[in-house]
Amino acid sequence: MADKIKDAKIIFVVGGPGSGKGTQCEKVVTKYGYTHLSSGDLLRAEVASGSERGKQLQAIMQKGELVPLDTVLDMIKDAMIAKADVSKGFLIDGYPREVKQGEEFEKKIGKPCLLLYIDAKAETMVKRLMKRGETSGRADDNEETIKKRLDLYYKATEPVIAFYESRGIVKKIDSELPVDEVFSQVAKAIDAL
Ligand SMILES: Nc1ccn([C@@H]2O[C@H](COP(=O)(O)OP(=O)(O)OP(=O)(O)O)[C@@H](O)[C@H]2O)c(=O)n1
Ligand SMILES: Nc1nc2c(ncn2[C@@H]2O[C@H](COP(=O)(O)OP(=O)(O)O)[C@@H](O)[C@H]2O)c(=O)[nH]1
Ligand SMILES: [Mg+2]
Repeated sequence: MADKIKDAKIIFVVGGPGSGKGTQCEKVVTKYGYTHLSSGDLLRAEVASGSERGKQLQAIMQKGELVPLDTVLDMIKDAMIAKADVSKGFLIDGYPREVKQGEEFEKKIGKPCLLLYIDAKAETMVKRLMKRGETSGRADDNEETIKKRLDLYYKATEPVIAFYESRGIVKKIDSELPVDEVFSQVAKAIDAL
């Protein structure tokens, strides 16, 4: 099953909540025609469906915790298979959240050729999320949950970056700059593939 996707490029997009992952991914879609899969969006779609599983997910996300690894991985895999015939590359946004997630992804799907590390200061991320919270309607864009998401990011997700650094595929992107300047760094990394 996974061999259908084996020729497409896989890019992990990792960064803290509100760092600008989604914003940059949209721009990559426009310029390069890659398929954007946000693990958070996939989970929110399941919540919106009102299914029993969605209800369980909602409770976890509201607390800013991680949903079980297999749940997210299965969703990503299904979405990748659905696009396999038409996609030349995949942006996996917001995944892996912890080293174990990365290892399982590689076992079940394939290896990433690049990890875009979208880096912004904690203070910047909080500011952006509070602003986004005014209009996003996201249950987790509130002060209390933002704090938990940040803590978990530093504890569980930052080690992911070190893990892939040892493989030499990490490109650190300074996301404190205006969106277009952030994107020129992203484009340079993709052009170099
Ligand atoms: N691989 C993932 C991705 C998401 N989540 C859950 O979904 C929530 C929202 O994920 P996401 O949209 O990726 O959130 P952030 O990166 O925190 O924020 P953003 O959308 O701003 O990227 C997370 O807090 C977490 O509860 C998860 O458990 N595992
Ligand atoms: N100033 C500035 N704001 C940004 C930038 N990237 C994203 N934002 C804003 O920050 C918020 C979070 O961005 P989003 O792409 O949803 O981040 P994600 O949580 O990493 O997916 C949004 O409201 C964006 O408009 C950037 O490079 N510069
Ligand atoms: Mg996002």
